[in-house]
Amino acid sequence: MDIADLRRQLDQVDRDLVRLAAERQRIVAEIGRSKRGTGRPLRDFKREKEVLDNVRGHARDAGIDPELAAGLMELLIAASLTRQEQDTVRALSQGEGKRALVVGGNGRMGGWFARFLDAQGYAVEIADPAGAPAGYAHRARWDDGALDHDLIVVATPLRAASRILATLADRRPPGVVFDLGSIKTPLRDSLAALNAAGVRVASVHPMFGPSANVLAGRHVILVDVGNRDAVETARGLFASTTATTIEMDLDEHDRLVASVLGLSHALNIVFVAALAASGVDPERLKAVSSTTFGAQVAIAESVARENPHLYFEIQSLNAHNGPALAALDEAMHTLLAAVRAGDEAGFVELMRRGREYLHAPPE
Ligand SMILES: O=C(O)C(=O)C[C@]1(C(=O)O)C=C[C@@H](O)C=C1
Repeated sequence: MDIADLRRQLDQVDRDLVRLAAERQRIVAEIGRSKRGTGRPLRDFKREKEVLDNVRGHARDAGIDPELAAGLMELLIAASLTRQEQDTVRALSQGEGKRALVVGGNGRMGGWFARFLDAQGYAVEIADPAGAPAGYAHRARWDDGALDHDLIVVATPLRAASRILATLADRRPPGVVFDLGSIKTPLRDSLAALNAAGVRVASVHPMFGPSANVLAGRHVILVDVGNRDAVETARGLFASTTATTIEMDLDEHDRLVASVLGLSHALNIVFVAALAASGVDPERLKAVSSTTFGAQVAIAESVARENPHLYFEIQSLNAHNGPALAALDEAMHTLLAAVRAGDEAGFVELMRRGREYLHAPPE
């Protein structure tokens, strides 16, 4: 058989694989419907493990790498969760008959939230001087018109959010108000003013970017600023998804975010800056990429593509970020000093402390 025949055979196998994936998705959608009917949670970790163990076994029987089969299956399970979650958000129609205003809804995260609310049945209006995607009601100025929506989401950069929340405290809208800020301390006074004015206000931080289409494994932080009803309304928006909501106070939010966002962004920004300073052609580096380098560059690339103004806010407006960056600087100095002095014991100690902190057993 020549290569053209073999490729034809392969094309047929690929068609079959896609047909089977579609068949799997159809069944998964049925399972999602059944879970909605009985109120069972969509995600079932025990079942996922069983599915992965099963296919590893089938792969061994068939003489192929069990991890190839498990990897394929992980992709298919992620697709199942996306399908079931999107169907459930639509089917529950929690926003049916309700109206939402998304201030900054033409931005990336504002746009994500507008689509998310739209999928729940909310009639979404976008307030954004830069316009709005087709299909949404739109106003250029957020305060130009009535503010009688059931929900007002403020999804603008932090300085603007602080001003808007403060002005909303004067306007006293009847609906629930929350921001989506990555840092909360700069919003503290405006949020307190809203609460004092009797507005149902909370603060929300989705710990994912606008490209997220499935919320499995993702976290949403809820901050109570004095109004339980608003916190529960915000939590309810995610009830039909597989996201996990976590509640904390405003200070703990910013303290944790200094590590989760501040430190990890800083490290990646510094990593690519050091690579750029080396002058070595990045394609040349990728050609000899190791496992660690490949994974690190993939993360650094996604950080490098982000909005630098938002990332500056995350670094500069969080009071807890200074100590986090100082600790990074100190760790870098310890490493540099150990390497320069040929101090193997100091270097080993630095790594040992890290391993202990992460509870990671040695290789
Ligand atoms: O078996 C289920 O409960 C499913 O929803 C299907 C499935 C899968 O794709 O295999 C998807 C999500 C669950 O977390 C577990 C398994």
